[in-house]
Amino acid sequence: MHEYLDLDRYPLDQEGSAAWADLCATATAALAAEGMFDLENLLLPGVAETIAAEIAPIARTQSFEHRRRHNIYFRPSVPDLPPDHPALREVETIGHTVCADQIPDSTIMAIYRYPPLLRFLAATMGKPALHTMRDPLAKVNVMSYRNGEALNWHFDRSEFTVTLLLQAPDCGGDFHYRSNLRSESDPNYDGVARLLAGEDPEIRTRRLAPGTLNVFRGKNTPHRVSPVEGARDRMVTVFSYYEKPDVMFSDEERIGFYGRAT
Ligand SMILES: O=C(O)CCC(=O)C(=O)O
Ligand SMILES: [Fe+2]
Repeated sequence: MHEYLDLDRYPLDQEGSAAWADLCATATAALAAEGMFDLENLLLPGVAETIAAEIAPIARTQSFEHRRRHNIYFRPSVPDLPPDHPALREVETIGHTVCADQIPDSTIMAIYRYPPLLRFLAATMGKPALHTMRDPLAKVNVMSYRNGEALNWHFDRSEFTVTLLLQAPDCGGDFHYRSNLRSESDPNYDGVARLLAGEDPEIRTRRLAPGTLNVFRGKNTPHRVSPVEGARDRMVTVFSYYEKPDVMFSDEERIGFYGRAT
């Protein structure tokens, strides 16, 4: 992995060393304080560009165009809410997905499986271990957002999302999030409605550099990627890890996300 990852700056392969423990402690502290951490420029110079160039032809010609209207909860209804409640306002998401089975021998798949990365991520999340998925489509997705496309407001269904940005667009495609909007005990539907109406002044923006790994705790922190503007697509890899080994999606889930079961 030395040819792809900056293991001098991020000694993922030195588990047990003081440098590894420091890195882990810094990440854990950022997760607790901010709900996220970055490994900025984890990819060595030029590697994000090489991986993006490897995947771009597949993204251009064989990706699944995922276009859908959804609410922030990704659920058809919420038991506490009448269907016309403004917290259920629908938004539109459009993106293009390349699945793991379309890039089986790629560099990005090798990074996804790199055992020291899994052990490091598990440690930062306070979990005994993390496992790659068995699902041949879902384990790694490379999402491209073209001019005008966006990932709209949502709460994640998983506790953490792990992304690796491959290519930033010329304009737009920013990561917006709103901390402390809801908690396990307070769904704050009125606050959600204000956010969706564009009336929340506490939305924050992150602009990541390509080659940066980001771990985000998005279950209670609504977030979106704003519409991309210009000819350069935003390309981001989403790595799916689970505490249990061999997790698979159902056929229905695969059809819903990717338009195909196999
Ligand atoms: O594209 C990103 O930066 C965020 C991805 C995300 O929010 C998700 O996959 O749930
Ligand atoms: Fe998300």
